Amino acid sequence: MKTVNILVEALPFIKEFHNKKVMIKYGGHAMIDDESMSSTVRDTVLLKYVGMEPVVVHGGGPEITRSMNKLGKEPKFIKGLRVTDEETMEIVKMVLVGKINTNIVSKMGVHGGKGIGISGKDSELIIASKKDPHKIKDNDTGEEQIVDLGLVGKIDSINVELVELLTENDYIPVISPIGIASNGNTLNLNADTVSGEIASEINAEKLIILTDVPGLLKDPNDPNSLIKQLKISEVENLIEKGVINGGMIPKIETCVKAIENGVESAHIIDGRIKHSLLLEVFTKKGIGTMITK
Ligand SMILES: Nc1ncnc2c1ncn2[C@@H]1O[C@H](COP(=O)(O)OP(=O)(O)O)[C@@H](O)[C@H]1O
Ligand SMILES: CC(=O)N[C@@H](CCC(=O)OP(=O)(O)O)C(=O)O
Repeated sequence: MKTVNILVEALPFIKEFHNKKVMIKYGGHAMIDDESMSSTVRDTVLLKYVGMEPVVVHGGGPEITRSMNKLGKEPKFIKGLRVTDEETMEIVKMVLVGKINTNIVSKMGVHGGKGIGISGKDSELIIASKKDPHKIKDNDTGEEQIVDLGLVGKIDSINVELVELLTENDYIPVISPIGIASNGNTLNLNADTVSGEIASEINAEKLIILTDVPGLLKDPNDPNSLIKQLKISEVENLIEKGVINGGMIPKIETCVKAIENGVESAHIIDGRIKHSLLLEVFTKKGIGTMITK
């Protein structure tokens, strides 16, 4: 009986999202092991089979950090973005494009989905330019300093046609967050930012960010302090008060921008929970933090 109820509860959502694009950002912190990745990929394939058009942007920050450590390099982040020198860029490419992307695509095949792995460099999917050195304020001392993140890019344009060509032909694009500069160089991009920009350009209905916390927390150290719903007008105050920190900054900024650009809702959910993606899409209650206009 319970199973039947679940199916009945899902029906309105299956109807509502039929033929709609859903952007799934699969964060590195949500990739806890091979089995959980397989489960998330299977759920993504399921979304496709019930009529949605999923597009995946994956991260892999923790795996990049592990590879850097193995090679004796010290990772450094400023406001959630990795300082990237040439050697780090090589590691980023190897881990994201060579390892994580191919792994997700293989699993899609196993579960009957037509996954196709591309990076921002394929057919100029993501044209980017180097982020200029900029001023930041130290939260503790209040002092301003100029930082140069190295080979980190800001997005200039997205080749929407390529993504649409793939989704229209029933492929599930799996996108690595690197960009191509006008001189052909590779730039490191934050995966949250990439997912939001692409979601806006393809007019996605939803942006779902899978990470390793229950959602946006009032107190980052207390998993029970989940903020279930948030309007974009409330975000600035939370950033000023220091509630939103580190890796959560690019996530929230991404959600706000995507909604301002027409994405209906953005969700930050715990990708470590089995089937969190399905719970978000197919249940009334949803899961995690929902951000809307
Ligand atoms: N208010 C907050 N609520 C939840 N998480 C927060 C908050 N502020 C900072 N964080 C941090 O953001 C992290 C998620 O971002 P990140 O590490 O970049 O994950 P991912 O690899 O999934 O992109 C959490 O693990 C948490 O440490
Ligand atoms: C510029 C920048 O910080 N790029 C990220 C790209 C990967 C990423 O964003 O991975 P998650 O989604 O797992 O955090 C990095 O080097 O870690």
